[in-house]
Amino acid sequence: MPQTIKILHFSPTGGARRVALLLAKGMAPNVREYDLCDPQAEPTVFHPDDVVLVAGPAYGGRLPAMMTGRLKKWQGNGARAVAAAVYGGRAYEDTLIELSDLLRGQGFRVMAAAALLAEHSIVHIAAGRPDEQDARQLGAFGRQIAAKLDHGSQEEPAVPGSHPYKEWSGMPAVPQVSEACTGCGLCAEKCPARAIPTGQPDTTDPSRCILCMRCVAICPQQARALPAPMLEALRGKLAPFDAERRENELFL
Ligand SMILES: Cc1cc2nc3c(=O)[nH]c(=O)nc-3n(C[C@H](O)[C@H](O)[C@H](O)COP(=O)(O)O)c2cc1C
Repeated sequence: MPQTIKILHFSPTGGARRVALLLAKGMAPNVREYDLCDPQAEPTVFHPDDVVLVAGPAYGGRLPAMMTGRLKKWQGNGARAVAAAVYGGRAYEDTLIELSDLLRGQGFRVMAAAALLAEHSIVHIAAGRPDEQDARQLGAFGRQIAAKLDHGSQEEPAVPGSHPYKEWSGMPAVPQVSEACTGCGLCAEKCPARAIPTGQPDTTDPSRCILCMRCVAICPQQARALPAPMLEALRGKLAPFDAERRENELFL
């Protein structure tokens, strides 16, 4: 194994990044991160000796279209990849197969794949995930992946999912802004979609917003939130998925 795992993530509220770091910890002593949420990130051509962990969230059982679009500018160039789909306790459906297919299309060799849990960034089911139990399990997954790579295996794992992928066209809403907004502009600066105008941070451009929840999560005044009726309806719909603990899965 190399001394460094390269992690390429799209992680608006940090869940996918957290689980990727836990997985990488079992694989190598050092990590180097590349941030697909940053619209300015310079796409890289990886080296055939690189091991790249690519992590992104499930949005409606698919990879976020913004992540797909950005990832298509990066080149695997024969590097070995680990695909990680991170989901909030409902289901990951076609997220992992879509990510694996995409990575192959970009010239990576997908040597391992994982479907991993993180707190749901909208309704907060799977609350507190990844927790200590996840941390131990992800460390063990990382060591299993490293052992496979050390053995020089070229076998690529089969991953769950279907072709054609399920349809998902997003949710028809944007966060609302309350009077608590001080206009500090942090949300505008950090929005991965550039959907919040710098001069008018109390607004959101619905044609750009992907409802990634970053602005809601980072607002120092908690001034941003989804419309209450939508949130209530989603909470009701997703509550049954919180009834039992879902487990992380590794495909080697
Ligand atoms: C727009 C949107 C759609 C989502 N769809 C799903 C889903 O289909 N299944 C699921 O289990 N979690 C879903 N989630 C939860 C995220 O996959 C989960 O919280 C993930 O950890 C978010 O990644 P991040 O914290 O790196 O932003 C969704 C979250 C958002 C914002």
